[in-house]
Amino acid sequence: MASTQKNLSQHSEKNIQDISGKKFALIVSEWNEEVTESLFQGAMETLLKNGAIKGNIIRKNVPGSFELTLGAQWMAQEEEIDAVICLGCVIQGETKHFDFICDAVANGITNVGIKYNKPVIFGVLTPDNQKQALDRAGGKHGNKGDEAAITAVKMLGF
Ligand SMILES: Nc1c(NC[C@H](O)[C@H](O)[C@H](O)CO)[nH]c(=O)[nH]c1=O
Ligand SMILES: CC(=O)[C@@H](O)COP(=O)(O)O
Repeated sequence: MASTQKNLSQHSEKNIQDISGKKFALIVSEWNEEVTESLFQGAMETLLKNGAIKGNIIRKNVPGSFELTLGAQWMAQEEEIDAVICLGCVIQGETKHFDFICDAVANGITNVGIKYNKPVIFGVLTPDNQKQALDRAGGKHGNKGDEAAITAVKMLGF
């Protein structure tokens, strides 16, 4: 197993600052909606638990994870947005399509963060199957939406 760590549920409280004035954009892929809605709920709960104001959290949907990059860019370019959290789930199929999407969205999201010099968080599951996805969207391995949200909070405390 590449890593025994499966989630950030035991994350340290370091770099957690007052985020009541911070504005977040949550970009949510509609593919595998059962999974991405759980990721969204996890991210929202974690942001609110750490002091974010509900009115400062904007949600935008995109058709699939491949579109997360452009959705992230459209929000990151807005000066008022302090951090962008991208949530998606790409499940391996029979072909290499999975690889192309995963590579594109990982690289794309990275580049948006660098271009606009603000946290743009990769909250995209890339499982082999639905079970692995559900295990990481509120199941036995935690919720990657939680992790993506706490990552954004910690980066704002950099
Ligand atoms: N198979 C999955 C997709 N496929 C759709 C792509 O993300 C994209 O919308 C399409 O190629 C058009 O550009 N998307 C996911 O998020 N998850 C999948 O499992
Ligand atoms: C990751 C995907 O786009 C997936 O739905 C494609 O499945 P397949 O590789 O079997 O066409």
